Amino acid sequence: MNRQQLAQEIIDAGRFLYGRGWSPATSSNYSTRISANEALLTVSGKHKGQLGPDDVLATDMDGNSLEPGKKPSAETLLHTQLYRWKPEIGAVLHTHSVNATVLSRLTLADSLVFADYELQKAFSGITTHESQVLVPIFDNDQDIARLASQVQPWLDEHPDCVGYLIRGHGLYTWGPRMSDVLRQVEAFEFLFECELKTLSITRR
Ligand SMILES: CSC[C@@H](O)[C@@H](O)C(=O)COP(=O)(O)O
Ligand SMILES: [Zn+2]
Repeated sequence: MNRQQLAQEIIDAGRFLYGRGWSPATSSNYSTRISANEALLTVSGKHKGQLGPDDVLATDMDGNSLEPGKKPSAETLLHTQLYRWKPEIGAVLHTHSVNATVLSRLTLADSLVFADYELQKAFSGITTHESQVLVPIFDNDQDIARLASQVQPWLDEHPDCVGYLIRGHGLYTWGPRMSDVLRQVEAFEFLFECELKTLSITRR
């Protein structure tokens, strides 16, 4: 895919995710891999439902902007660390839904486990509900390099990880193609809502 097509994937993802209420108020950032050494990311601070072709910029895999004059996403390093981690990752989405925010605040443990949900099969590599999807929750941090340094050991120890939460902040998930990652965001949102509904019933 050329840059224009990759940018269009990001624009379309933003319209969809904003429309579902998962990227409100300029929150979220999205990216696709351009090559082994470059990624295309959303610029910082734009309304994600109204992105245009100029609202993306190329970075190297250390998160350095290759397009002076454009402001890179504040969370660029969280994307590029994923591309460095696994060469098969082709797209990364970060969203800020109400359910991800509330569930990550309610969960005092440092991870969530999804088990026995049929929808777990929406995640890459999972073929049965008889599996466990382990989702770490990292404490939020405005120092993104420091946050990335918390994430990296987890990734190294959990090569099958399909996403993580940042407490009170949002979700990161990734996959080979943008369509895979959009499917995973939807699956996570479904599972977050199921967990919250279950909690609201069982806590009465
Ligand atoms: C609107 S607050 C959200 C931001 O602080 C941040 O978490 C975010 O997701 C978007 O940052 P951005 O720099 O636009 O990529
Ligand atoms: Zn964010």
